Amino acid sequence: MYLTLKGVEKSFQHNTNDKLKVLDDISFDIEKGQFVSIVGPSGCGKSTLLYLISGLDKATKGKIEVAGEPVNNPGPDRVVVFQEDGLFPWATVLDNVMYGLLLKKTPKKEAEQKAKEMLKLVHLSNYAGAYPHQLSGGMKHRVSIARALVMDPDILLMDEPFAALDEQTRMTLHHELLEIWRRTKVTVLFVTHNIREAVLLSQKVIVMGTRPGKIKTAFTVQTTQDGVTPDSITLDLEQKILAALEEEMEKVLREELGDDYSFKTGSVHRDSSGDMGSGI
Ligand SMILES: Nc1ncnc2c1ncn2[C@@H]1O[C@H](COP(=O)(O)OP(=O)(O)OP(=O)(O)O)[C@@H](O)[C@H]1O
Repeated sequence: MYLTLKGVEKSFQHNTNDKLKVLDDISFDIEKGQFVSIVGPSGCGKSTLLYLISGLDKATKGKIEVAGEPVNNPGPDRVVVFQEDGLFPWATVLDNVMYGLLLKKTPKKEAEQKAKEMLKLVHLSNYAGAYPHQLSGGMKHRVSIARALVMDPDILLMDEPFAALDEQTRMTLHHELLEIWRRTKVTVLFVTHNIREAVLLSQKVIVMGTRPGKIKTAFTVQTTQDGVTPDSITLDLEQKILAALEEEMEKVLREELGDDYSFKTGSVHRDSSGDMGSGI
């Protein structure tokens, strides 16, 4: 196994005496080159989990290992792509993509060449000299994906990267991300609220339960030999994931709405894009 989590727990100190346990006993394995999505109710600790794997924060208990080595710090082998594109508005697309390489003291010529290759991969070669404000939302996200990939990471950690985009742009980026994943063989851990997105992109979908976040269940996405998932399998899996999440969403609603709670089991619906639970 490539990425391994064993009994990971995370608590945050809220007040002097108050501790908030956000993640509890999280254990899973991901194979090298796998594309795995994580879905779960709002606040169950999905982003926190990505932070721990990236090394930007430390687990309170448990172990995180990449290729048998414990994760203690951030490293260029694990790069995070956030929902906000996070580009520097004052720098061109090319300079944005080169930035991490220059920080790593890569010679400028080499950094420029690598950045240009990445821009080609995300079909933005013609925009190398443009500034972020001259790009559409989808283009900015492609730049941020290029900026992550140029570091040649082994693991790409994506935290709801397409949540703020319109449906059409999101679909285009799904297609591009899958193409990039197939070409680069990078291991992807993808957090989303969108069940359909999770099923369409991933080989495995991990469902988390509400706070403190635990692994509730996991589903393998079956594909045919040519890598396509038939619609019948997709729909069936979406229903199963939704059913697994219903109970968790009910808990969140009960907690947050208190007396106003009027949830009826089975009444949770996805919107037309398969998005569910993001408002909770
Ligand atoms: N640095 C921090 N200090 C204190 N509490 C934190 C910190 N980071 C996260 N939390 C708390 O941990 C819980 C989980 O947050 P997290 O962002 O990981 O959830 P999430 O599942 O990604 O949520 P969403 O789906 O809404 O993005 C929240 O209650 C949040 O307030």
